[in-house]
Amino acid sequence: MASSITIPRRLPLLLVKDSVLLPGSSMRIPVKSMKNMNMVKSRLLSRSTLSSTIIGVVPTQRLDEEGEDLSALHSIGTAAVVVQVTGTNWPKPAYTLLVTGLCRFKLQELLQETPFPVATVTQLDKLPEDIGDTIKGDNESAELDALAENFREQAAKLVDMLDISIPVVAKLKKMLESLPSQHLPDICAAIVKASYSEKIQVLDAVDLTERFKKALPLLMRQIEGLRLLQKAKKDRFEIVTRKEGDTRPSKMRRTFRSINTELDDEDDGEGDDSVDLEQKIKAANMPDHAYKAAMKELKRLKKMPQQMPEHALIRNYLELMVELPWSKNSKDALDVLQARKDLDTDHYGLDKLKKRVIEYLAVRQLKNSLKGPILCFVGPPGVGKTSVGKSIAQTLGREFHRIALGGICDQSDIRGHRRTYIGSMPGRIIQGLRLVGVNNPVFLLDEVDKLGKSLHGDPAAALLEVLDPEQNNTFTDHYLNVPFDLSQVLFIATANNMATIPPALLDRMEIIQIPGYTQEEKVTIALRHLLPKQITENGLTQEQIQIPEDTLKVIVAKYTREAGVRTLERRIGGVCRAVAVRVAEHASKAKHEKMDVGADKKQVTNTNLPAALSQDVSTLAHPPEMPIVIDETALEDILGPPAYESEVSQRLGQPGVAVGLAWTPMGGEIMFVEASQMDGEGKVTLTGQLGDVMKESAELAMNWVRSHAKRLGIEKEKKLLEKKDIHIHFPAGAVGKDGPSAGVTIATVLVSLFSKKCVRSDVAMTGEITLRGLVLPVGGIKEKVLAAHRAGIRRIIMPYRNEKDLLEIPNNIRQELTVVLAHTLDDVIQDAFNGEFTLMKEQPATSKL
Ligand SMILES: Nc1ncnc2c1ncn2[C@@H]1O[C@H](COP(=O)(O)OP(=O)(O)OP(=O)(O)O)[C@@H](O)[C@H]1O
Repeated sequence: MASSITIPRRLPLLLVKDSVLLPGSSMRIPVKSMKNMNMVKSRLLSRSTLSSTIIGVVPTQRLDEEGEDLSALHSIGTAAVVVQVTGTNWPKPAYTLLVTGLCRFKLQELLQETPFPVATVTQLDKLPEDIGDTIKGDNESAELDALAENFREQAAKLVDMLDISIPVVAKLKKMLESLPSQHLPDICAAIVKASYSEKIQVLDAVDLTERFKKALPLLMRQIEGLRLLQKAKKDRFEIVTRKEGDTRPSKMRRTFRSINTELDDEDDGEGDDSVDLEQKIKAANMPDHAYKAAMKELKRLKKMPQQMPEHALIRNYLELMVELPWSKNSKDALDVLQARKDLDTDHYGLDKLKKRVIEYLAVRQLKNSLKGPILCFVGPPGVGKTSVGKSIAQTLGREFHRIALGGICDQSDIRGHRRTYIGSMPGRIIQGLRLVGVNNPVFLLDEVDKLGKSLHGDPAAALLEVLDPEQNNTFTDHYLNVPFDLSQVLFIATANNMATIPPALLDRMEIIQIPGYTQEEKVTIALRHLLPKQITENGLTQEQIQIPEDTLKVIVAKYTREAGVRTLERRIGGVCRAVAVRVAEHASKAKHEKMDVGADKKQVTNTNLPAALSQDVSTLAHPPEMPIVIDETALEDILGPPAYESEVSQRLGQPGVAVGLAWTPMGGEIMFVEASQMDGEGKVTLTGQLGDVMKESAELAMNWVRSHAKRLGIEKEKKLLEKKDIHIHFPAGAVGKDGPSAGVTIATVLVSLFSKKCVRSDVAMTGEITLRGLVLPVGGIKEKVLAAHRAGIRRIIMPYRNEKDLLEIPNNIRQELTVVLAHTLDDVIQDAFNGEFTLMKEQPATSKL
């Protein structure tokens, strides 16, 4: 059959299971299988040309999830135009296509099967636009004429039996009147109730006479069925009407729906889906309030046509409801003894933290509940806060889920969006619960100190309810809109800086500080945990690489300067990777040599090996049993020259420089404070991004030095002070600094500058000062002392009232340090300059720890 308008020769195929699209009719097809999904994504969503919307809809009786099985494809399909694609991308892509059949085609050859099938096809009948000039030709036969006439009469009869007040019926009536006869059988077969095989027969009937013959009985059967049903309904309807008064239109509408669901093609497939959902809701074991809410939504879903955007929203909502672990939990394996063992095996050191965690778990074990304060681990990066959280989950036998809060500045991230918003989703807590699938996981709220705030509300406020054990059993996510009990969830929070945790949140948590590791602790952690982990991660074995403790010490001292162990782990990883290259190279070399044996007796040379590990080359050439040992030279070859050398004594060898100790969220740090003077008008310039408090400390120090110039023996300089500009600089100029604890250091630097005396080369200091020269206590002593020790400083001047903080410092470090406890600036100056200022009144209290 030739036609002037044709469909493309090659069509992408959409496979539909157990239903048949007939030309001229429309149908909604949910896209479920992988191949159909691929077709939608690459043909329909990414292109917008008209031809890309023409697809081949082919019935099949077998369609698995992947849509892999193409053997059951029917040989005749329907070319169709995709009128609409509806759907959502969240939580997983789900689309529904509204397609309208154009004409039949015969499958000729499958050109490709993946990612979606494409076939060459032969068009079997004409497109609707082409019908006008062929209608006469088709009606030539008298038999066909009579058949068509009869069919049209019957179709009109069917429509007359339906309630014309229903828009779809009115539309159908109009359509039947104007429809060319050729299309009647297809359209009528599409709207009447018929089985898959009956519809397939109509599809297969390429000859028009044959098609009328196949479709007519279906039409007659529908009319007869409808007549009987209407009679039965009418009887009942009369009784009901007598009882309730006239409710005819709505009753009729429902009658019509129940009789001929096929007329309303929105219901296609929907019925099954909602039954499925209903079963899932019943099986989800929800509490009453949630069950009621879910059933209410399901009812709305059933009444709603699929093309409404709200349909997808309600579906997603219900899918979330059924997937939430309302009453599913994992069995707790709370055993304090075992927990202690597990924590010790996973992490070295961290005694204070482990002790508190064990106490916490012990109370939970005795009380058999997890209500209690939320633990919050505060410490610099890389000290194991997150990984301790994971260990706790493991030892409890619970699921672990990490919620990164860094940068969140919208409260809907925690509590979800109301469902009225387009693209609304539940908050991270509910999403996390859906993911873990149990209602008693361990949730690690990472970086609570980095929560932001914006116009969209304060996420910290939303977290308050989550973290309050008294309230969180009725936590209501805006999206979910029914309370969910979070009381079984074990929340652990982590933060780098306590100062930026919102106060209300801080109040609900118990803070456990992790100050950072000493050099020795780092070496042990490296030996026991990081090295074995990196060896395995890089595909090596203990027989192939050996990093002795001395080398680890060098890595710790010269290649890292951090409170945690993350950089240390990276450095060890770097060494392991370099060795992995050697081992892999050797393996392939050995393979090639084996192949070349006899052919070319080349000597194994090391010319193509980098200088790195060159002394190991002999070992590498024959390394089967010999591990590659990394010593300091090999280390330098791999990691390059040391990143940190002790520069303290070098930089302190001139007047106007002193070492201060600072606390940062990354741990303690040493800070070289420098001052210089030049001709001017007595102006003081401060650089290095200082905060207001620090600027005030500098002013205080300056004034103290001025007022004590005589006692310090720098009164000659006093005059100079008025004619000189002073510049004080704090290095790491790009990093903002604030706080009062640099007071003593600034005063010392100024005294050194004016007296032209050098500060002792082995001392670092911290302490706030008052105008009268008293030294006040400061925070972060442990971190500061550890940082000074890391930098090789063995003498520390600190406020007298901070003496108690020294108890937190590990014994071995205390023994290596001399700590000078200062009451006043006099004490500081006395010690910093090794007693060179004789006018001091009191002697400082010095303790050798
Ligand atoms: N005491 C320890 N014993 C063994 N391994 C440790 C120890 N401390 C840290 N680690 C290891 O260091 C790495 C970094 O730790 P983790 O990610 O838990 O740091 P964090 O404190 O959470 O850092 P951040 O604040 O940046 O999130 C992990 O591989 C962890 O196993």
